[in-house]
Amino acid sequence: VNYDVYTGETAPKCLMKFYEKNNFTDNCVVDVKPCDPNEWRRVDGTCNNLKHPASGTYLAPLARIMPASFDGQEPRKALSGNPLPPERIVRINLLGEAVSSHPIFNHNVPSFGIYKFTDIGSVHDIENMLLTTTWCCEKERMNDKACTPNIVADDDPVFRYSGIRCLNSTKPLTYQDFGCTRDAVPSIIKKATATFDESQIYNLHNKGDKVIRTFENGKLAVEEEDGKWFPPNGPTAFCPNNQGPEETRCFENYANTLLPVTLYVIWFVRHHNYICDKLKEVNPCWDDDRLFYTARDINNAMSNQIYFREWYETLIGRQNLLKAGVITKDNGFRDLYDENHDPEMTTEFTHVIRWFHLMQESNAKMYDKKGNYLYDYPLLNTTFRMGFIAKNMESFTKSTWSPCHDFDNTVSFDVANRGLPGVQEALDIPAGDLNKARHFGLRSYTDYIEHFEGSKITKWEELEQFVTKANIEKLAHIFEDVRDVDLMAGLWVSKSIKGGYIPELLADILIDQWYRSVKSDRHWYERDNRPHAFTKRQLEQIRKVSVSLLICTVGDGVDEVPKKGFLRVSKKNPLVPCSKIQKIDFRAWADDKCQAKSKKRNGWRNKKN
Ligand code: HEM
Repeated sequence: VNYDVYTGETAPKCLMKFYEKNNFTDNCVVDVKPCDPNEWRRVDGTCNNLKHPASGTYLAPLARIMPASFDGQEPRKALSGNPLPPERIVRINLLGEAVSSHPIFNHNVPSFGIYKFTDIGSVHDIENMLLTTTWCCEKERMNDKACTPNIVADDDPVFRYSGIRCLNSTKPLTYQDFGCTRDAVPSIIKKATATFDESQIYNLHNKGDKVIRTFENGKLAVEEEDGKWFPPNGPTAFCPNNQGPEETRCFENYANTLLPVTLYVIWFVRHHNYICDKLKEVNPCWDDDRLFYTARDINNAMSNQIYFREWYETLIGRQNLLKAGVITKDNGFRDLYDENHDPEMTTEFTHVIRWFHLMQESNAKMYDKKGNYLYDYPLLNTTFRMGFIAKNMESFTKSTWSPCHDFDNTVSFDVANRGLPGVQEALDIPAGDLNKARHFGLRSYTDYIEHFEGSKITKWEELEQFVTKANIEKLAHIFEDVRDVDLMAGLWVSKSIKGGYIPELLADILIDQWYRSVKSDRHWYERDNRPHAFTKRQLEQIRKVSVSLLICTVGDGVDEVPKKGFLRVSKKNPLVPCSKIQKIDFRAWADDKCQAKSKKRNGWRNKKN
């Protein structure tokens, strides 16, 4: 049945004719094969909700926590009707540029954050800027309606000595641009499903899982290079920063973008195959399909367990999560599923993940195979350069244990000035974040404070509960009115939540998404009555999982890891041998029928002998 992706409703014949005539079908229509309530999760997200089989599918639109701040194609304006202050000026005034070391967290904190984003979001706007709409800093075309360049002032502290007066940026692509709706409120594109289903491993470009499977023993296709396993190369993969004849690695069906995403993609692909081996050991009679789907389910559950239990807890604090109901002390099944709640991801959640640009340090600390420190490598130079990453897996793996950037009113120099080296001369990533939000129609910081915290703020001094006096002064220096402050600008200068390490409002938005996901995903891994649900014993194994376990299992040259994998190495958090890290006992997946079969087979063999 053909469904309209934008509305989630069946597409009537006249609409199909319109889409076909205008060549909009690929983006605006999904053909849903009949749903079977007992089937495994589908990679394209269809049939998750049985009442609305197309809701939450690949390319289904994002939800909003709060209605958009405008109803036209314009960026948000100040209350006075004036344009808001230029994005780079806001960034420069609020965030200094510095090297800084987080006192507790290591690189895996921002890295795992962006890895999880690639499951539920997409980087089509960056692709658009680099490959299609490439002219936004050309003088004659800056005002083109597809462009929103970030203007650099003549007295810019960094670029004043250069000819750079413009940083590239394109207007976010919308469903209106794709022809899927005529709604007045621009709705931004999302090329992913609306659930945490590990799309970045199993269905990145919505080509289906056939292109990544070997159809043998449940495994994903991999290739060997220098004794290490990687996702396969392919003719359409794009790695413009690979250099020389040696750097050849570039993945056909996976993201070729940032170092942190690449590391986790390689690890989770390898981990899928590791799970297949373990399952095959306990269940020799399982066929390829059974192994594939079970391994995918475990890999996905493991990733969500690390995200919502370990990562959320590291950032937000255990007590806060217990209070919010995200975790419970008993660690058992959770079933908040509501079939009336369609799968949804919010615009706000996908946006505030960008806050972690603040924690992205510009250098990777490189180590030799024995763990001796060698030198600092400019981390952003690895972007779109999978060949170089593949050649240095041991070093980059260990580099994740060094401190990430602190949340301290600064941002690392490269993130602020050369965000995409090799493909853009200059780029201020956090300024770009503000720019995009104004075009997404996200409301102001104070609107979200009122929504989540119940405090109506109309005067600067009323912000003191959330922002220090010194930072309020900085905001008041740039914005006309406290109600004009961008959501992200407010988050940059907010105080941290008591008992945690990120702003309370950021925690609110992360927790809000957790609730929406758990309520709306029929295949949520903690449910005991989803199709192919884990048994109690199996869920107990998933609960043992940690980021350190993942790296021990599939990391290159790793025989010890930080005890807590998101924290920097310290006396309290020493490196420990992998043998000390809790492991999954795959015997929990032993299938009685299979055991009986193999016993029978062995018995038969014994008799014959
Ligand atoms: C290796 C370091 C990184 C680089 C070079 C990088 C670069 C970029 C760039 C250039 C953009 C587009 C900015 C714009 O809209 O103008 C972007 C967007 C984004 N980044 Fe990063 N980033 C990095 C790390 C991270 C981290 C650690 C996170 C989160 C944990 C993150 C989350 C995001 C998100 C959610 C977007 C929005 C994507 C979209 O909707 O188009 N990034 N990043």
